[in-house]
Amino acid sequence: MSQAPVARLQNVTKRIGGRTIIDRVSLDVYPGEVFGFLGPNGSGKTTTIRMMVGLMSLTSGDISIGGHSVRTEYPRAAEQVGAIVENPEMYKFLTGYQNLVHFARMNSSVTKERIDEVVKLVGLSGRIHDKVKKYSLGMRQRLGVAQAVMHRPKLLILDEPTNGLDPAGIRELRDYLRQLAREEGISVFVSSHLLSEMELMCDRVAILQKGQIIDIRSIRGQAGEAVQQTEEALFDVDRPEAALGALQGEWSGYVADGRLVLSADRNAIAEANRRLVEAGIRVYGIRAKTKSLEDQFLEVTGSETND
Ligand SMILES: Nc1ncnc2c1ncn2[C@@H]1O[C@H](COP(=O)(O)OP(=O)(O)OP(=O)(O)O)[C@@H](O)[C@H]1O
Repeated sequence: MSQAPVARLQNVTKRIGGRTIIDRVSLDVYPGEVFGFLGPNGSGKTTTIRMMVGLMSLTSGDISIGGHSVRTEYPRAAEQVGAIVENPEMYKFLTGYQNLVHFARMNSSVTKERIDEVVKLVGLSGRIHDKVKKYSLGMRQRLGVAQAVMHRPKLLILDEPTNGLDPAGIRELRDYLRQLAREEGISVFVSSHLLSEMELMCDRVAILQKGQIIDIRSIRGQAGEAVQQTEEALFDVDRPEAALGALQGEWSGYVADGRLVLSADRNAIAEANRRLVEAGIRVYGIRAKTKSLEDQFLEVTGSETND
């Protein structure tokens, strides 16, 4: 991506009591993307987020937000961030709206019009005058996000926002985060230990294990479509052995249960199909077996947690 990153972590390291909790973590978050920070319990997600929002100092390395270092220009970096770390503090006996007005008093740039705008952005217009104690978890979450983006930050940081939400709630969260990205140009940095949730929400995901980034990958392409990570393709053909022979040398494959099995991504499947047809093989069907992010995650991390 050619745009300047909204957040840049460079060799971020945190040592506590002689133990390295975060070890040279580097990543960039770009404008408008939903970036997932995925790792098992105890891998260091919350510690990293605390450093990003200035709740904890760095041992070495640097974090810049909107081009400002949290080490040397903290107030300017902090202006660019909205965050929900731990549970959002809301007054349950007040309405959602009264809560927002209360928090807006702490920031002179937030007008009444802006409050109305953020309420609409998170889809709370119909219920904003209800007391918070009547809100579902998902609605409290929305109110927390509304509060966090009132001052128009460039980056919204959410620590485990999907905790307790059902799959429909997670999709809704994704939808309004996307809306925020589109309408306000906000980038979102979101942590989770659950892959299935990250797959629903994020454009890219960094995988953290024992304080180190072990992988960063795209889940969605630029147009928002899911990136296909095909592992294998099964070709139903009239002469599987001949088909394998026709592709020999360029694809790795084998014949099983009368079918030709190839290791291939989407483009390679299309190309292999063309070759087979050219070689006079009849292709009755092709089935692509995609590897889920979960399979990939377990491959790189194993299934154990870090604690
Ligand atoms: N202040 C501290 N002093 C000592 N160790 C700490 C401190 N804060 C965190 N740790 C340790 O650092 C590691 C990472 O903790 P952290 O809370 O960042 O992980 P996490 O990925 O957010 O996990 P979880 O999802 O369980 O919160 C853990 O082993 C934790 O025990």
